[in-house]
Order: sequence, then C-alpha cells, then structure tokens
Amino acid sequence: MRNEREFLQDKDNPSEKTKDHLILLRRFFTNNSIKTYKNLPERHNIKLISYFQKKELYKVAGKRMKERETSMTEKPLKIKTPIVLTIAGSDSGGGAGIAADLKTFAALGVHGTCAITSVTAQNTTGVLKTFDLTPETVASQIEAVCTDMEVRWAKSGMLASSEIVREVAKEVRKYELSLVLDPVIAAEAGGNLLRKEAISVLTEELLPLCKVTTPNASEAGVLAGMSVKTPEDAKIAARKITDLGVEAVIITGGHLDATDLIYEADSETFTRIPGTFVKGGTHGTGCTYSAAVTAFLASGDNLEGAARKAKKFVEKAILKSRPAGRGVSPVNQLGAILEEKERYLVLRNVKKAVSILEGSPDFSKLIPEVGCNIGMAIPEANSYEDVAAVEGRIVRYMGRAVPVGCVDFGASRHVASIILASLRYDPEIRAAINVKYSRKALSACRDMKLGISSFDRAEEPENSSTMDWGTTEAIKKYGSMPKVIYDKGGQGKEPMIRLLGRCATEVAKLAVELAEQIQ
Ligand SMILES: Cc1ncc(COP(=O)(O)OP(=O)(O)O)c(N)n1
Ligand SMILES: Cc1nc(C(=O)O)sc1CCOP(=O)(O)O
Repeated sequence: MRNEREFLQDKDNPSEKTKDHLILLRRFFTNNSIKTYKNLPERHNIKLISYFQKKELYKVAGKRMKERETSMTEKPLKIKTPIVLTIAGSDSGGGAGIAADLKTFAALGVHGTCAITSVTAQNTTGVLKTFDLTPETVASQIEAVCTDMEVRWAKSGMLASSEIVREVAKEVRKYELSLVLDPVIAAEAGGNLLRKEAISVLTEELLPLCKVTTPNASEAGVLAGMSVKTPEDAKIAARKITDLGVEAVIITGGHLDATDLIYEADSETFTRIPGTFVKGGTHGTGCTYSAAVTAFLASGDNLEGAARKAKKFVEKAILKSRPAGRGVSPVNQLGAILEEKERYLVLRNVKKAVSILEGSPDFSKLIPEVGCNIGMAIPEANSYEDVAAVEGRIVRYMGRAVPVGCVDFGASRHVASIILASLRYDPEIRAAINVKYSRKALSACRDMKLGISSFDRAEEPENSSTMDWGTTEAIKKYGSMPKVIYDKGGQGKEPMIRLLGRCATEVAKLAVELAEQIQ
C-alpha cells in the first residue's frame, strides 16, 4: 500500500488509484473523528477519480457514526475491585494486625475494610498491653461493612477471647464469608494475643467454618496438639488440622525449611512451595502473608496460585523492610509492590532507549567490536538482577544498530557493574552505555562539555572486578560523578568510552548526539 502522496502523484491506472483511495479512506475513518470528514475531499483530491464511489464513502462514514452513537449511549463498564475484610487487632507500632492487613490489601489492589477486635499497646519490642473490644463492638463493625458492601473473602487475625471468637463465628455464618484464618496466638517479640481458653473455641467453633488457615510451625503445633519441628511433622499436623473441619491448611515454612506446605482436605493433596530465607525485618509477616492470600483469592486466584504469590510478596516485603524501633523491624508491603512498578518503568525506559539507538544511522558507527549495551537500574539496586539491559548486546549489522535479544533484567555484566558502582556514589545515576573509543569521540565529549574521567587497566589490583574497580577509580579521581568514563584498553581489551546518566533514554540521546558530532 502506497502512502497518500505517492498515490495522488500517480496519474496512471485510475482503477488502481480508486481501489487504493478507498482503502486510504477506510483507514482514515477508522483512525479519525467523523468531524474531519468535511475536509477530506480536498485533501484527497477526490475529483481526480472519475468513478469515486461516494456511496462507499457514506457507508463507511455512516457505520463509524453509528458505532460512536452506540458507544456513547452504552453504560460505562464497571470494573469491580474485590472488597475484603480483616477482623483483627490493631498494633500501635504499625507493623502487624490491621495495619499490616490494610497495607497489604492496598498494595495488592483490593479494597480493604476492617473490624477491630482489640487495641494493643505494642511496638517492635513486644506487646505491652491489650484492650479487647466487646463482642458487640466487633459484630457491629462487621455488620456495618457487610450490609453495605459486597464482601466475600475475609481474614481473621488476633481474636483475643472466647467471646470474640464465638461472635466472629456467628458473623461468618450470617454473611456467608469465605474466611482465611490466621491463628494468631502470640506476637513474635513477646505477648499473648489469644487467651489460652479461647484456643479450643477457635478450633471447635471457628476453624470448621473456614476455607483456609495459615499457621506457622508453632501455631500448627498448637492447632494439631503436637510439636512441629520437621517438614514430616508439618505433614502430619496438616492432616490433623483439616480433620478439625477447615478445607485447607498452609503451614508456612519460615520456622522450618522456608518451604510452605499446602494440604487440601478434599483432594488429600500436598503441595510444597519452596522459598528462600531472606534477610530483613519480619514483624507482621504472618498477618501480611494471610492478608495477601486473602487478597489473591478474592481476586480470583486458586489456592496454590494465591499461596505462591503471597510467599513472593512477603519475601519482597521482608527485603524492603526499613529499620524502625529497637526490636524486630516491620515488613514493608508498599516497598514490595513499588519495586514491581519500578521494574516495569525501567524496562520501558530501556526499550525506548534501544529504539532511539536503532533509529540513528550515525550511532551504529559508535558500536565497539565487542558490541554495546545500554542498561538502567531500579532505585537502590544491588545486583545484576536489578539492572535491565539488552540480552546478547547491541551489534552493528548492515550499517545499523541491532539489538540481539530482548530487554531484560540480569542481561548485562559489564554495563551493569558500571551502573552498580556509580550508584554507590550517586543514587541518581542509574544508567550507562558503552561506546567505541576514539580520540575524535573523546574530544567531541570535551566539546560537548561533559565531565570526563578515566582509569588505567594496568593499575588494576589482582582479583578485582575491572568494571567495578575502574568505575570507582574514575569517580574518585574526578572527585564527583563524571558523565564520561574511558579507558585505553589493555592486552586483548578494547578501549572503551562509557556514558553515564539518570535514565537509559538520557544516555541513548547523549550517545546519538556524540555520534552526530563526530560525523
Ligand atoms: C495486633 C496484632 N495482631 C497480630 C500480631 C501477630 O503478627 P504476626 O504477623 O504473626 O507477626 P509477629 O508479631 O509475629 O511479628 C501482632 N503482633 N499484633
Ligand atoms: C565487553 C564490554 N566491556 C565493556 C566496558 O565497558 O569495558 S562494555 C562491554 C559490552 C557490554 O557488556 P554487557 O552486555 O556485559 O554489559
């Protein structure tokens, strides 16, 4: 299909012209508003075509007009956000209980509501005092939420007393809630959260109404009446717990081998979900996990899917925890989800940067023999997996810059090392590209008034990583963050120029500008 100008300049073959013209017009109407229709005949010089079918034009226009009318009269599409409820205690330290639950719900895109069972005076060192609310207060909150909003999935945390457990069981029946029960018995840092006498009420009156329960090893031990010290014990305990009437149990492995164990009573199946022990604050982990399982189930995941996603989410939330207080720091739910968003933004930026490079014929001349890569890191990156770059690098092919593979995290070593080293000095500098070294290129960098520094491979100590050491050396020598770091190579090592910046598109534009300067 020719473009409009080629078409109008072609004075031969009117029948082909008409056919092409009609296709052009159809495209026009598909892509543009009907209002511009009146201007169309002049633009397309319709008189040129003797048997231009006006009818055809009107047919297309009419159809488009009708489509627009119906789309305007249709009711706007309602996308439902799941509404979930947490029935739990408050933690004045903001790490566990409803604070953790509501943060988790918000991070995972469901609307969270709450019924508070107990107010705890708590911080990172433990629970100092608890003030239980009356069962009536708890029931009232559940009623307020459930009579107004469509709540299907709920979770329970700290239930404090036999009376509250009984009341919650009544409300779960009344509103036919699908309940995820986190059997909160004590806080990790110390302090009872469920009275001893309430344990049997929990197992006999509430547990049989639940879809899932999410104990850790010691809570599973209490529910099953045995000690859970090994993965084998966990299997036995899981069966015993479902014998109490709950449909499924997930015994979290944080206190065992980091593997979670799901047991579903109906199918009598065990599923193991391996994980890794991660370092960071863990206060609120149990609450966050059960809230995440609830949010994923409410969003339509099956139990295994919800459990897998919840585990990953909690691991990230632990990694992202921030020091708070003198005891166990709380997990960071929003940090966990923001990192996902950052990764998406970084991927998008690197992809855009690659298309800037692909679109510049001049740039291909700056590609070194070993190829070039462009990378960008997420904020606070600390591993290659936190830097996105081009798999297999960018090479020169038929006078053009061609990315060999896709943009992905973990795709670079050299450029990623340069970025990770730069980040340590200036967290704003998150992107880099390597380009071919030449005296001309270096002097163009000077003309462009870019701050330049360098390192000498001959001075590199043994057993160091060249990129990490070289970047660090160059930054130290310059006294602040240079825009350009070069080295003149070494035995079997190509000399190289690296351009640094805040994002991948910034360094891509800089590289294209440099390429244009040295033409
Ligand atoms: C009010 C309140 N509810 C529950 C807990 C227990 O939270 P959990 O997530 O199990 O975390 P740790 O307390 O074990 O860190 C709580 N502490 N407070
Ligand atoms: C081989 C090589 N050396 C570079 C340097 O800066 O010295 S850049 C480079 C190519 C890019 O590698 P990657 O895909 O590992 O980032």
